[in-house]
Parts: sequence; C-alpha cells; structure tokens
Amino acid sequence: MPDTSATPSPGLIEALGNLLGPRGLLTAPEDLAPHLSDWRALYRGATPCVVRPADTAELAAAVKLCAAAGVAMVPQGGNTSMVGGAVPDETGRQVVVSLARLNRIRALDPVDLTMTAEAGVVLKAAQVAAAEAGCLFPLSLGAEGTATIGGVLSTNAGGNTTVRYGNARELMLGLEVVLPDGQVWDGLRRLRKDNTGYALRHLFVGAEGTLGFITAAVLRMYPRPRDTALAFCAVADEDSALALFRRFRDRDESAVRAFEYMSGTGVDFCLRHIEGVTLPVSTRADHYVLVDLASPRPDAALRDMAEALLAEAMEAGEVLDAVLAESEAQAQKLWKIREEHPEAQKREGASVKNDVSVPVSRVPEMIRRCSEALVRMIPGSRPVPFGHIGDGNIHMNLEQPPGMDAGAFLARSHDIMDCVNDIVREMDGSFSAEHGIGRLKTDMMPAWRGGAELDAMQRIKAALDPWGLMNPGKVFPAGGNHRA
Ligand SMILES: O=C(O)CC[C@@H](O)C(=O)O
Ligand SMILES: [Zn+2]
Repeated sequence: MPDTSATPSPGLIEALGNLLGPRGLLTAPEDLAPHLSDWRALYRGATPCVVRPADTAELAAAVKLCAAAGVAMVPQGGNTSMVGGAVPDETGRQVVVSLARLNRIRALDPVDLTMTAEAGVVLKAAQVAAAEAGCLFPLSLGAEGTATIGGVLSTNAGGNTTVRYGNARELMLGLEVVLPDGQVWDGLRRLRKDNTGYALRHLFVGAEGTLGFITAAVLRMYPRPRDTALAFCAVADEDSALALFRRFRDRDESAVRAFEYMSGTGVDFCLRHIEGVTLPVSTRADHYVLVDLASPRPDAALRDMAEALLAEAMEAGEVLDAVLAESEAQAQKLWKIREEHPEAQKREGASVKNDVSVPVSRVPEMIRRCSEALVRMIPGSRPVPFGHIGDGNIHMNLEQPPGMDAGAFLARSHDIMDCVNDIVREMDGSFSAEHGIGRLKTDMMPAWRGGAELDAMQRIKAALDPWGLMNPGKVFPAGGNHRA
C-alpha cells in the first residue's frame, strides 16, 4: 500500500500539544534524536514530533487527531527492533507515538496467574513484578532491560524460553488496542476459555503496529521455579548438540526452560571483546550448548538429572566437557556468554544477521550447509550461528572477513541473506523466525508469503486501516504482491 499520508500541519502539532501537555509532545531536535534511528543503526528517519501520551485515553485522542488529518503514525516502545520496525521513514511526515509513559502494571493475580500490564512496561519490570508476587513471567530475551510489553507482543518475540513456554503470543490472554480510527477495543479478558467468534487479539500480535496500537495486555504467568540447574557444555558437533537436547527433552520435557547453541567462533568473539567473560570449560571446542533447567517442584533434583544425562552423553561422545553452575552468580556468568553474542559480534566488525528457523530436526544440516555456502561466497568471512536450537531458530549470522572494508562487506548484505534464505527455504524454514519483518525484510514478503497469504493480509490491513496510517512502510512490500 503506497504511503499517501499528509504532512503534519502546525495546527495539528499545536492540537497535539494542547491535548498532551509539555511532557506529552517532543519537538526539540535533541529530544527527537533518540527516536529516529534503530538499535542497529540501519535506518535514520525524520519526524516533526514524538507524542508521549500518559494513558490509553490520551493515546486514543491523539490517534483520532492524526487520523482526521490523514497523518501517519509509527509506534515505538523500547526501540530494540532488529529490523527497523519502530523508526519513521525519511519523509518527515510520520509522527512517532512513544508508548513509554503507559508503564503501569494494572493488576496481578497469583490465583489466575495473570498480570495486566501496559504497553510501555519494560519486559524486565514485568518479570520482576511476577517474581515479587511469587510467580514467573517467562518471556526472556537479550534486550529485556529495554524492550517493552507492547513491542514484544507486536513482534511476537520469542527469545530464549520459547522451547518451554512458547512465544509472546502464547503468553497473552487479552489485549487493549487503540484502533486506527481512535476507537479503544477493550479485550482485556483473562480467560483460558473464550470461544466467541474471531480471536481478534491474535491479529494484533505480530502485526508490528500496522493494524492498531496495543496499549495493554493480560499476560499469562507460571508458578515460580523452585529448583534449577544450568550446564555449559562443549559438544562434538551440531548433531551432538541436537542429540543432547533430545536426551534432556525425552527425560523431562517440562524441565527444559532453554536450550541454546553457540559456535566456537561466537564464543571466541565473547572471550575477546566482553569484559569478565572466560571460557568455563577446559576444552576449547567448535560447538557449545547451554542447558537451562527449571521446575516448580522443589524436589525435582535437576542437578542430579543433568549430571546423569551429561555422563551418558560423554560416554556417547556427544559432550566433550561440561560445567554445572554452582550458584546463581555463576549461572548468570554462563548465560552472559550467550547473551553477549550480538554485542561481541558488533565489536568484532560488520556482520549480517539472518534470523531463520527450520524444523528442529534439520538444524544441524542447516547450520552446516549455510556455513559452507557463505564461506564459498565470501572467502574469509566467518559464520557465527547461535541461538535457540531447542525451537529451531538459529541466528545464522555472518561476520566480515578480518581486514575487509566494512562497507564493501555490507554491500553484500542482500546476497548474504539470499544465500541463507535459499537454503532455509529448501528446508521448509522461515526467513524471519522471531525478529519480524519491520522495514528490513518487506521485500522478501512476496517471495515467501506472496499470493493468497499476502493477499489475505492486505485485505485485513485495508479493512482495519483503510487510510494506511498505522506504521506504513513496515511488513508490506512497496512493490505489491507478486510471487518471485
Ligand atoms: O543478534 C542477533 O542476531 C540475535 C539477537 C537475539 O535474537 C538473540 O537471540 O540474542
Ligand atoms: Zn534470538
């Protein structure tokens, strides 16, 4: 859908200022700056103003004003998108809508195991609130100290615990949404059963703000873990990583909270660039995994289980070396090696990200095939596959060859993405597992989702947002719906 939105007039900006007050409207260049580019610095946009409503009613009124003026709006939470999903374009016509001040936890019920949180609540704050009530909000990802509930729902974020608790979608029971015309839909129901027509709430999850703005959500909590264990293992190869996952899953599926893969290259980058990181095992390997176990049962004896399964896996030649965390502090240190992969990659030089997924059974083959093809295409480049092997989502990233000009390497970004995507496609995978489409991947939509699927998405978009004012330029390809 082409962006035919209007330029915000001085009159509209004044009306927004009158509605929202001085805290609710930013126009000074230094205040706008942090809202104009994405975390990866892939894009730099422009806007005449950032609106920061204090509550849902204010947001709805601001949306009504913009909609009446035909002005486009770009929602922004923690601005941690990996695909430029929350930044305005360069036209200077799009108003940024920050959800940061909608940051209240409205309710928390340990009997229902639900929390009603506003869109601007930082993910970490939601986790802490759950823990303080003796519960667990299990969504966990690297950016959790900045990413917000509205953002993780709008992108259907996955992260580290999908293997056990599902993606953001599975952790959502109800939503409150400001629709493109400024109506508020109050769907904050906290029911496990509610078959009453279309499950509208699921439309907004993963829609990246293109159908309306999520302002609050009922989130699903779990009983808090009373027993945990964490192992960092050097493994023989990719197949061994998967075999080890199966050992744990087959013994006690409910205990596997996360199961993460790291390549030797990525761990070496962390050792080189991240302060305080040391190799926790005595064997330097080409492949590592992190096994995170948790159970609400205090007598689950997870450490004993881990020791027994790791011994079996060593006997079978899958595990070369392993260490079990002795304390919470050590567990955090082990997790840090995995969590700092994006930062370590950044410090090593230019890199291209490929957030792909394949059926879990095919992950080892995918990593091998992509790594070989990438190095064939750009000799000296360094594949850095890491991520959520337990759910089939690997970040099949590529680091530039040492000494190569970063610009020359990044000029090959689309070739690199195509190279990985072609293999992933042959393996029944997805070109965007958990980061969404944003602005970066809109061109890939026709080839992957074109035809009936994209057509249906465009009809839904046209039905709810016929003016095309909600986060234009994201998700949908500029060139229309043509299968490649
Ligand atoms: O940097 C990346 O490619 C992945 C970021 C994030 O999804 C992670 O799993 O750490
Ligand atoms: Zn990830």
